[in-house]
Amino acid sequence: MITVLVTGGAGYIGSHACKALALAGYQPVCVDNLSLGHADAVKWGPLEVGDIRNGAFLNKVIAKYAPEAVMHFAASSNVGESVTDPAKYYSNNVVGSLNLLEAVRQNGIEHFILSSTCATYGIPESLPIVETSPQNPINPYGATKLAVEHALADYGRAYGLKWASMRYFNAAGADLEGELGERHTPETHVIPLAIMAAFSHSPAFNVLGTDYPTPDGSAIRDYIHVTDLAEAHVKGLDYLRAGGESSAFNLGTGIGTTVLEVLQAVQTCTGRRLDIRRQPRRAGDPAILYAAANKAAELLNWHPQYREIETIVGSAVSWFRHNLAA
Ligand SMILES: NC(=O)c1ccc[n+]([C@@H]2O[C@H](COP(=O)([O-])OP(=O)(O)OC[C@H]3O[C@@H](n4cnc5c(N)ncnc54)[C@H](O)[C@@H]3O)[C@@H](O)[C@H]2O)c1
Ligand SMILES: O=c1ccn([C@@H]2O[C@H](COP(=O)(O)OP(=O)(O)O[C@H]3O[C@H](CO)[C@@H](O)[C@H](O)[C@H]3O)[C@@H](O)[C@H]2O)c(=O)[nH]1
Repeated sequence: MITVLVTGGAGYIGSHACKALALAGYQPVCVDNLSLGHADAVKWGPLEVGDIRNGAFLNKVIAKYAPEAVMHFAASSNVGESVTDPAKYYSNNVVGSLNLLEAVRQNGIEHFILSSTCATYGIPESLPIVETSPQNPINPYGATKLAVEHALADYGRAYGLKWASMRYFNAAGADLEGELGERHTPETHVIPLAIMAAFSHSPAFNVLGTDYPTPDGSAIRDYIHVTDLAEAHVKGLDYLRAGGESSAFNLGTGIGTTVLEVLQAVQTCTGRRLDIRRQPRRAGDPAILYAAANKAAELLNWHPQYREIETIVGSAVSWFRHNLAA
């Protein structure tokens, strides 16, 4: 069985990737410092608790399990926090990733899949966003992810590492079989926040910006189901192992959904009404982001299955009802 080292495997997307890897016949081994993740989300292989900035720890884990590939999810990923505390982001995302890359190089691991983000593009010049669009991040989080993309490409050129940078749009939803879901503390993402509001006694929800140049004035995002994201990682690994060329891939549905449409889906799926409050824009939020994901379709044969916003929100509501509702 081929072993894959999954950093951040106790987190939201990493835990779903471990399930997808196991279903595809790979053996995931998680490395996580549990700063944000949950040990009980690690269900498909061993968990080694430690920090990716600790080289000796990484070397020990690699010697123990001899992974052929790394999927690197461990990071700090709160855009707002990256603006107020960039040091944390440069340390965790840049120093941590460089440390991991060095362990990968020294131990001769062949394949590397990176969690990157559409935040590396900044404000897009044109839509949909293609992989060759200019990358001009507008916050430290996006800047740190772009720095790691560059390091990865340089390691590929110089040392022969095969890599894929997966640029996610908005990860959302939960495992359709109810085994995993989103548990961020604090939560900042629109879908889980709206679900929590819907189930609370005072269901107020702030829409951050209602004067954007969109059909209903709220911002547009491309929500991609976390199980589809997980599947893309397995397909990316299969592609690299089959000799595919290292590259970056947008992972989105290509469908733009406004915040108000998300809230409508939350009301439909929960059967509860939200008290929707119109608020000013959040600093640093682009108006409209959605992907052209043709490249992943063509090269990875990746076709997201859970494309409808009601399906995505419905899976998150189901997870909430069974696991988080008081
Ligand atoms: N959630 C999204 O919409 C989204 C979008 C684009 C990109 N991403 C990227 O996807 C990845 C996973 O995101 P997520 O939403 O699952 O986040 P998450 O916080 O749920 O998971 C990250 C995991 O990494 C662990 N971790 C963090 N720093 C670590 C370190 N130094 N050493 C070891 N473990 C560490 C945390 O404990 C956590 O379990 C991140 O790299 C993020 O930047 C997420
Ligand atoms: O209480 C809230 C929270 C969010 N929003 C809006 O909802 C949209 C989506 O916001 P959020 O769920 O916070 O996601 P993003 O800010 O788009 O960022 C996510 O998606 C990015 C890629 O688009 C990733 O890089 C980030 O890691 C990930 O947090 C934005 O227009 C927000 O202004 C609200 O209106 N009210």
